[in-house]
Amino acid sequence: MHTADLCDLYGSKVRLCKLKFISYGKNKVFSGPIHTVRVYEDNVLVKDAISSIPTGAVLVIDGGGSRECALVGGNLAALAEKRGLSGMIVYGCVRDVHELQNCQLGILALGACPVKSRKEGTGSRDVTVSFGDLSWEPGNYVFADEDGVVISAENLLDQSAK
Ligand SMILES: O=C([O-])CC(=O)C(=O)O
Repeated sequence: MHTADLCDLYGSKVRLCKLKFISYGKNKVFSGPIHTVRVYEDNVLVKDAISSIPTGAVLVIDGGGSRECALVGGNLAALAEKRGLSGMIVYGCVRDVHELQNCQLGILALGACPVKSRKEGTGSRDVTVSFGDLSWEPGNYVFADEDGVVISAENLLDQSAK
């Protein structure tokens, strides 16, 4: 089911992310339960989360919108693919774009930056984060495709299958 259909069918149950992302991963259509990290120009917790959240999940990374460095590159994207994550949404930047485009998951980010991030381990995990005029709560569901990104408290794809 496409995000447009979810918006038509579920109206106010669906909330729209008002930020425009660029798609870097191979999968343009992805969805799953939200897990979060909040970091600033430091990606240690991003790697921790990619290493431990469940298969099928979407990692939502609030990087404060920084364009000064990349929070995800080819190594972390390959790890996320290997672990079977559905996708990653980065409110910040990625790098190694030529590698990301071969990774079989969704990767959305504000842009790309060749500079690596710090390795200090600052930030928080599994907290509600805010960007794109939305609160991204762990356990809510996100649905992304070429039309945009929407979230819902429920897994609307399960419901539509009933
Ligand atoms: O390690 C980093 O900072 C991110 C990166 O370049 C990668 O995932 O390959």
